[in-house]
Parts: sequence; structure tokens; C-alpha cells
Amino acid sequence: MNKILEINNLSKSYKDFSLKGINITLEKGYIMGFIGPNGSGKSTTIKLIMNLIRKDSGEIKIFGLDNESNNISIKERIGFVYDENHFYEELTVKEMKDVISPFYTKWDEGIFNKYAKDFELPLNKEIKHLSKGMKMKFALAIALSHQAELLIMDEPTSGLDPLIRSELLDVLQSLLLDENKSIFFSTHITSDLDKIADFITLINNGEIILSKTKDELLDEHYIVKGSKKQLNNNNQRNFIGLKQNDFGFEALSKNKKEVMKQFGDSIKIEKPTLEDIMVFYTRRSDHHVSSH
Ligand SMILES: Nc1ncnc2c1ncn2[C@@H]1O[C@H](COP(=O)(O)OP(=O)(O)OP(=O)(O)O)[C@@H](O)[C@H]1O
Repeated sequence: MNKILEINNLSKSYKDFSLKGINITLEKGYIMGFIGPNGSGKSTTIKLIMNLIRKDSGEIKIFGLDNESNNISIKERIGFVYDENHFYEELTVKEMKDVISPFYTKWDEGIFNKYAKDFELPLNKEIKHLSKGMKMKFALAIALSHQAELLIMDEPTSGLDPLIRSELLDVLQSLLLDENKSIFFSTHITSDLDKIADFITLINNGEIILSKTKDELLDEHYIVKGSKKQLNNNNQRNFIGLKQNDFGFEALSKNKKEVMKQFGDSIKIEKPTLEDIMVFYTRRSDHHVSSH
């Protein structure tokens, strides 16, 4: 086992929110998708990993090293991409690159030029005139040009159109062909993960709800559909979440056998998507949706 990122019992409290002793492990060569609803603690966790804010307690190890005492050497080996990348808006893409590159001892101009060409970056355009998608590609090109072993991205695909999103995901996937690289990225667009994630970690309300391989997660859960009159107080105990509308109910369950036994053939059992899993684990239990 080669742990690239190891978070143990990490806690951080704000006035109205706390991360409650979270644990996450990412091994070398894999992509982990970090999902959860708005305000669940994704950005806070990423800021703690990047040592941008101080933890209250717990431990964060990156490449086996404590992230506070080895801050500088660790940052050299990480590519960090986030939504509000702080570039100087007045500079051109090339000028900005010239400002950033000296900070990295392993900067590789050849790699930057390759990505600049692949992504069709307009080198002489001012940053303020770049589209959101182009800014994101620039941030990714920078992150990839110093031979980072770990890419950490906070919502890299948010606000991007489907075409650019899909291009970005292709680039991430091709990076993983080099098994020395690992990727940890947060998103609330679960369809991004269907394609590329190896592991999924779900956070809700500052707590890790689950963290496992995507395949395991999809294999062990089932969507159960039926009519409302089939429900009673007893037969809901195998449900992780329940959604009712005027036509019937939909639930998530891990226990297919037991559900089949209780409901018989009148029930419909389907495979869930990652979105189903996220929604059912994080919704309020009394949720009722109207059919409109
Ligand atoms: N500096 C701060 N002071 C006080 N509260 C904060 C601070 N930063 C974040 N929070 C609160 O912590 C909670 C978690 O925020 P966080 O940004 O980590 O969520 P998130 O999962 O990244 O959400 P989103 O998907 O909306 O970006 C929110 O309720 C937010 O208001």
C-alpha cells in the first residue's frame, strides 16, 4: 500500500459548522471523487489539505509527510486547481505563466507548451478576457507543468459546459495512465465521476458517510420502486432513504434479499446511479416530493 493522502480524525469548527473527525485515504495511482451537497464541508476539507486554514485537531499526511511541517516541499509536488484561481487579471496567459513558473523547481516548459497547444490556450490574451472554461484549462496546464504527483481540485468542472467538462475529464483520465499520479477532486456533478473515479467519498454535514470504490458502491446498492400502498412501518427498515410522490415511492437499499422477501414480485428493483446514492444518503428522511 502506498498512501498518497491520509487524513486521520480531522476536525475543524466554525461558528455554525464543523468537520467532525473525518478519515480519508487515497492510494497512489487512483482518482477519488469527493462528493456531497452544498455546504457539506468539501472546500473546508480541501483548504485544510492544502494548509490554507488551520485544523483544530487530527492529522493530514501527504506523500507520508505531515502537511504543516512539510508545507513547502509538499506544495512542489501538488497541482492545485480550484474555482477561483488567483491569477492577475491584467496579465496575459504567457506573462502569468512566467510569474508562476519560477516558483517550481521541477517546472517543465515543454509540458506547458504541449498543454497550451492541446488546450488551445490564447497565450497573448489577458486573463480577464478568458472564458471560465479557458481559465480552468490554464489552471490545469499550470498544475500539470511542474510534474505534480497529486492533483487536488475543488469543483474543477463547475460552471463548465458539457463539452469542456468532457475534455477535462479525458485529460484527467489520460494522466492516470502514468501510475505515479493520483487525483483527489470535489464535485457535486456526480456524472463526472461515473466516467473516471476509482473511489468515492461522500461527505454530509461535516461527516464522512462512506468512502469506497465506485464499483463496490454501485454493486451493493439497489433502487426499490413500488406503490405507496405497499409501504408500512415495518417494511421500511431496510431503506437508506425514501422518496414518495403521488404515484408511488422510491427508496435506496443495500439489502436486496430482504426487500424481495418483504415486498415480493410486485416491487421493481433497479441499479442506482451515483447521484441516486448521494441523494438518498443525504436527504432528510421525511422528504416528500410532489409529482409536479
Ligand atoms: N471562514 C468561515 N467561517 C465560518 N463558516 C465558514 C467558513 N468557511 C466555510 N464556512 C461554513 O462551513 C460550511 C461548509 O462549507 P464548505 O465551503 O466547506 O462546503 P462545500 O461542501 O464546499 O459546499 P459547496 O458545494 O457549496 O462549495 C458552510 O456552512 C460554510 O458557510
